[in-house]
Amino acid sequence: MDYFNYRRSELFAEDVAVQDIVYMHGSPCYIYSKRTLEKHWHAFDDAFGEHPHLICYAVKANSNIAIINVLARLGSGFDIVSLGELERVLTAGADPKKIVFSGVGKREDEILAALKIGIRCFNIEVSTELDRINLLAGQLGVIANVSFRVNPDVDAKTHPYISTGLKENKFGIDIKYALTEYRRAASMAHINVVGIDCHIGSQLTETQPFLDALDRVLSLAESLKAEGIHLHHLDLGGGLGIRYKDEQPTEPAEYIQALLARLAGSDYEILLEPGRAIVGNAGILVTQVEYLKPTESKNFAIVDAAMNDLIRPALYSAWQEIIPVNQHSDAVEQTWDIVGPVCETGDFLGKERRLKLAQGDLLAIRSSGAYGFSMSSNYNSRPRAAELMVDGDQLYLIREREILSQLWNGEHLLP
Ligand SMILES: Cc1ncc(COP(=O)(O)O)c(C=O)c1O
Ligand SMILES: N[C@@H](CCCC[NH3+])C(=O)O
Repeated sequence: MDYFNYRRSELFAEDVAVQDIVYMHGSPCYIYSKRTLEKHWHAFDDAFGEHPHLICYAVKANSNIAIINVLARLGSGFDIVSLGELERVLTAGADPKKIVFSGVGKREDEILAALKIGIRCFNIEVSTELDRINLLAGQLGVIANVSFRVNPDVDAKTHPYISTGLKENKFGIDIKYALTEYRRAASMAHINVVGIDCHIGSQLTETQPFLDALDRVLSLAESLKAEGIHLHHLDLGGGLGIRYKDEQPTEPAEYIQALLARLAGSDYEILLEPGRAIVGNAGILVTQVEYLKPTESKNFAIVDAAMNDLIRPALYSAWQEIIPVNQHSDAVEQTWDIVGPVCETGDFLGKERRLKLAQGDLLAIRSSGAYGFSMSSNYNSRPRAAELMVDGDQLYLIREREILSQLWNGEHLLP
């Protein structure tokens, strides 16, 4: 459920007509609904009731500071994976005590910055990262809170490129060796062991893989307890899927009820790192049809957005719904491939869509709030799109469209 709906035959973002937004700010543009964002965050937070928990929004899904700020005001925590994301969340008003730092390859400067600001916890993914954090914390004279991201070897049953919890994936520490790592950590002078973390993949539509991972994490936590290593939290990562087409993902409330039932009375604080489930359906990408190009084998609608704006279809063959902004077109319904102007055969946003199209029409690509703008690029020297947020009948420009000179900003000619 989101707040992008038709009124008569015109698409609205909350109470603002999408076409009016394009008249003011041009195409292509990303439009987000603040109400949807807040609703999705609350769906996670409210479901925990009195159980101690912290929702740490995964910033990589959409890292615009206005989005982060809306969530920070609700009391959200944040899951970050780089110095850039750390600076973003701090700029947007996040509480350092609610920041967890994941990532397979944290550099020294990144660790130092996070230690200086006093983040809540590092999710360690490599054995030698523990030694690096201990050393750097020692240099600064601070204690680092850590948890290990364990790889529970659970099949998330999702796209192989976004499955992360199998033995052959690069993420986390093999759960077999976790006990040894925890013992090592517990003996270090500048380390405070606070939790366990796992994240098995993205766009999961079933609860069972999460529960399998929880079982393994819980059993590890209990083994640690028996050795006198008491953990404060279990971080179960993100990964809950959304409906793009006909998937029927578990709702956050149902998922969290299942987790709480499995935890049966244990008082570990639960951390979750949802990204897509909070922001995915809170955003659309709007694009204009530049040309219609019927050919002998296919009908192409060439639009002004491309794989550099939204790479998911090209990268994962992801399917995202494409709908007209105005349902007025008198055109005949036909089957179209919606493609961008980039010089790649893989540059498509949707294939074989039944639409009534005319040149100049506006189209909205739904479910674009997550891994849309945050994965965009300047490929083919295309300035990145504007981003806007609607709150009721108010419209805010939250990122200006890039201007051409930004494309070569920082580049230098030879003398
Ligand atoms: C460590 C970690 N946490 C959280 C997320 C967020 O995942 P999702 O957007 O599927 O909720 C990811 C991305 O998959 C991740 O790598
Ligand atoms: N970028 C991916 C998800 C990857 C999640 C990052 N750990 C997507 O668009 O579905």
